[in-house]
Amino acid sequence: MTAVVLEARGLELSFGQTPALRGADLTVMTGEILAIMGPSGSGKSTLLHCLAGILTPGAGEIHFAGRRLDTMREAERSELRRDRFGFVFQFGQLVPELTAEENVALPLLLGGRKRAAALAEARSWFGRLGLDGLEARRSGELSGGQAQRVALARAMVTRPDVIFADEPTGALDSLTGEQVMDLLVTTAREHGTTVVVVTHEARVAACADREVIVRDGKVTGLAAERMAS
Ligand SMILES: Nc1ncnc2c1ncn2[C@@H]1O[C@H](COP(=O)(O)OP(=O)(O)OP(=O)(O)O)[C@@H](O)[C@H]1O
Repeated sequence: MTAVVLEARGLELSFGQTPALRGADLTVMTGEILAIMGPSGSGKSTLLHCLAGILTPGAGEIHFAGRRLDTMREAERSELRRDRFGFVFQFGQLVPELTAEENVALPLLLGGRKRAAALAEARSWFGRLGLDGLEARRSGELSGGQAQRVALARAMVTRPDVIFADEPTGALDSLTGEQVMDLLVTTAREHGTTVVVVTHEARVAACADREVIVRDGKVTGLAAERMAS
């Protein structure tokens, strides 16, 4: 039987007068690759940030691996984000002053790993992700696709339970985007990592095991969505 890894119930969150989530419910199973789609401004990123413990909802509950995430102390939540979650965003996520391998090693260094061991572990991801030879480059010297693969290596290096990806292919041309998404899916499946990916691209969502739609701050399944239209 597959276990639930993340569960959100009745999430509500407003930015000032703007409601972003209005009673969002979502259950994510361990090892599942879940795509979150929906119109612009519907609340997808806000939902992802709540699930990842970056934003705290105004109402509702979030459970991760049986623990209540939304009421956790910030220090504990940030530890959880560092050790159990990985993140891939659309842009600007690599630290420009660091080399590619230092960027990948960063979560390990922040977790207290010794520099030599962290760098060795970081380097071991380069071959797997088609990045051989790029270890010493800085982000300004990488193509968009290479930078996203480095970001993927950085997200995977701690062997997280869940990877949260927000439009990971949004800044890439379609072929490069497809390659990055393929790598994300293959690597996640190999390691049993759960992936929650926000995307507006049907091609990206097609790589997922399941797709949900966020509309007006609520989550609907694809089947319900089709019946309503
Ligand atoms: N930091 C913020 N401050 C104020 N309003 C915000 C903030 N973040 C999001 N919002 C608002 O909350 C609503 C949901 O935004 P969110 O970014 O979650 O939508 P989205 O579905 O991810 O959109 P997109 O596909 O365009 O990225 C929108 O009305 C947005 O303008």
